[in-house]
Amino acid sequence: MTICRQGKGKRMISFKDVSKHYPNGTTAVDHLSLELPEGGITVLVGSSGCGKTTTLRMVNRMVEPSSGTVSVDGRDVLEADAAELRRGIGYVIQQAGLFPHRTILDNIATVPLLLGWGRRKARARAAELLELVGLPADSGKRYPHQLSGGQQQRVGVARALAADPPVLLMDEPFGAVDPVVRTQLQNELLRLQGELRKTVVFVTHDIDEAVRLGDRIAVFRTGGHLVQCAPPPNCWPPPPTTSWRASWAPNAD
Ligand SMILES: Nc1ncnc2c1ncn2[C@@H]1O[C@H](COP(=O)(O)OP(=O)(O)OP(=O)(O)O)[C@@H](O)[C@H]1O
Repeated sequence: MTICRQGKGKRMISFKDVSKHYPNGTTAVDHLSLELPEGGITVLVGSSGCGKTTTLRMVNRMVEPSSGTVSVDGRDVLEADAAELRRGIGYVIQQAGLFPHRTILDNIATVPLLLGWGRRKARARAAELLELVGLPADSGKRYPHQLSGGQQQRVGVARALAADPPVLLMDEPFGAVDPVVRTQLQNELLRLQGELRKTVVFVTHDIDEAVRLGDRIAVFRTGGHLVQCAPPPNCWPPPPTTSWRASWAPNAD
């Protein structure tokens, strides 16, 4: 079992000997112990089906562990009220997952409205977020289909940040856009993170994206095994022979 403790800060998210077995017999995550400090970007990387999404979703209890303990800010997620837990956790997915019949401003305001902020305050916050993620103010009146894929992803990030959650979960958020837009979105995320210092867990298949964004990189392999968790190498892009790049390779299983 690989145990990972990185960084000196407070442990915002902790996995203690966590396994997830699905009813069909699949072991998606196997005895995972991983501690993620506050205010950093941890990237979960690995080939398809190695348990990254399952790991991510155990943080906000969209998936419950079969054994072991997942804690956020020192509290076992299974003991928390699920709705309350999720209020403190932003969630961004591939293709943004925006509500098609709501304007961009209303999409971003979703969580503040659920929290009972009132329409005026929620919309003011949404307008602020629109600017923060680099979208023009007039895009707030449009509908998702009237924006490009990259713009929709920015809206997805803005929506996840709207209630100022300390934790942000990002599941392949830039996987569906072209490489140029992807680079722009990565830059935006790094800029935002410089300002906001959220605790970010970011899932990707793309090792170069992991190196670019991660303060630490957790490499998984099939069967939900954590192979390694470490800061990225100083050089970027890394030479193809670096050990963790080799351990990510699908044929390393
Ligand atoms: N609800 C489910 N029921 C049964 N098996 C599941 C379920 N969800 C995921 N799995 C299986 O668990 C394993 C891990 O899946 P998971 O989605 O966590 O992997 P992943 O690394 O995020 O994959 P990808 O990169 O392709 O999204 C896979 O074998 C998958 O088929």
